[in-house]
Amino acid sequence: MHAAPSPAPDVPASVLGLAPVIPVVVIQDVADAVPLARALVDGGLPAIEVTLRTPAALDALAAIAAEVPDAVVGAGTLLTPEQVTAVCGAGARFLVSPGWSPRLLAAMQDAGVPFLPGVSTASEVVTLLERGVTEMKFFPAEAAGGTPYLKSLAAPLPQARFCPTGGIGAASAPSYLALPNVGCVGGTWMLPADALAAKDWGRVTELARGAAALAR
Ligand SMILES: O=C(O)C(=O)C[C@H](O)[C@H](O)COP(=O)(O)O
Repeated sequence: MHAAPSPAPDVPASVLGLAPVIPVVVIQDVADAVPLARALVDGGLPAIEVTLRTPAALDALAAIAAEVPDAVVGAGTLLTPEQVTAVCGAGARFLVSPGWSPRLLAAMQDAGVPFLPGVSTASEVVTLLERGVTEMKFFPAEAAGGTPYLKSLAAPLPQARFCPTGGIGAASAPSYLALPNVGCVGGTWMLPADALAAKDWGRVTELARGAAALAR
């Protein structure tokens, strides 16, 4: 009898278990990727979502994967199966999308790393549960109904668990994290535009530390 193949040690079992707060980063200059990721890790936020919103994103992801071993780097803003293949090649250890389609979901399910398809309605949650997916991104969290909406979903759909993202800040994050169906929250509040423009990595670390301290 053959032993079952064990998963690679660096593949996380779930995105929601990585950290209470996932910084969502938009990297314009690939040279910023490694110092930015180190600043977040130093502040206690090791799970980092690099959005595919800039031409530098794929190289930034690869640089973090190669040079910041304490980071768990994932890819966000995924819209196509081709992007899923590209980010996995660059070293992404988790996948996030703002919304989902059957085609995109199939690619994420085949990728061999955990993933969070984006949802904002009860019907999408039911459809994903039907397909065996229980962890999702709730996006855009504040605009789609915030904590009252997630509380309402928890009663009929307790098996679904979420990473709410979109419009969340240090003040609102704790009320999301207190919900039973929330595993972590995503956001950009620890990465203010002026700090990034000034490459003020010390400030990023300080804000990340504050975000990490919001954990239950
Ligand atoms: O890029 C994506 O795939 C997205 O889904 C959007 C991001 O999650 C939000 O832009 C988060 O940004 P804040 O609202 O500033 O927290």
